[in-house]
Amino acid sequence: MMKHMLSLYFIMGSGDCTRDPLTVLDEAIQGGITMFQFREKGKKALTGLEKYRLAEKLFERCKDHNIPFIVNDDVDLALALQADGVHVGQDDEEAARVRDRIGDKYLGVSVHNLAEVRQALAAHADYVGLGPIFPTVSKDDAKQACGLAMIEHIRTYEKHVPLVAIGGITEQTARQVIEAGADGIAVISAICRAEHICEQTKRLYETVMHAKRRGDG
Ligand SMILES: Cc1ncc(COP(=O)(O)OP(=O)(O)O)c(N)n1
Ligand SMILES: Cc1nc(C(=O)O)sc1CCOP(=O)(O)O
Ligand SMILES: [Mg+2]
Repeated sequence: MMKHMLSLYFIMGSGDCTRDPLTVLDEAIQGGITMFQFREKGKKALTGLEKYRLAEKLFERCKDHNIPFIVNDDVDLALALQADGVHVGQDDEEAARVRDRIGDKYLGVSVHNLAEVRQALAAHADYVGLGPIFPTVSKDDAKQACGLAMIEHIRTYEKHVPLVAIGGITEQTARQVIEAGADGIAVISAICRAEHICEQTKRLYETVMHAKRRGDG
């Protein structure tokens, strides 16, 4: 996997948006997101055909702009849409089984420690999502925040694993997250709750790219 794709990974479902999800995605794309995950969760989450139809529309937008489109949890939906990949957590369908089902599509796995990173790599994950780095308002069942030190710890022992950090990351903390060793940031609220989504996304993108360039030197 190209680590650049993880630079600014936008995650969203209808419940995260105060405006039309398609408009939100369009503005985020204009702002420079590098990857998108459709995560339709929560009390008012769409299901069945409604969920499929929304995913289909969001996927079209991503295709038009060459943004990889990843489906959260729902492997059947990813296969039905022929999406670019799937993201699963520790309590979802087992990563090795998902890999068998999706072939060479992207497989992302949520991790919280080094042991889980190694398990994910053994299951042939393309990248890991480590979090929550900071407390988050976007996931009811999130674990305790692990802090920047966990990124550094994992990077010390797994130098090459494509790693995106998630959980409570903002424009103010993005730089530290990259400096700690993440290849990118995955965010919901930093984009969905912004007043001006395109401008905010641009600032996040610039912050991440600036920190990455400094790290290359
Ligand atoms: C990039 C990324 N990292 C972590 C997660 C969290 O996945 P999971 O633990 O399965 O929780 P849900 O998102 O399914 O509630 C993620 N979605 N994306
Ligand atoms: C979807 C998700 N997964 C997490 C994990 O720790 O695995 S935290 C999280 C929510 C991220 O949203 P925000 O950017 O608003 O904090
Ligand atoms: Mg999950």
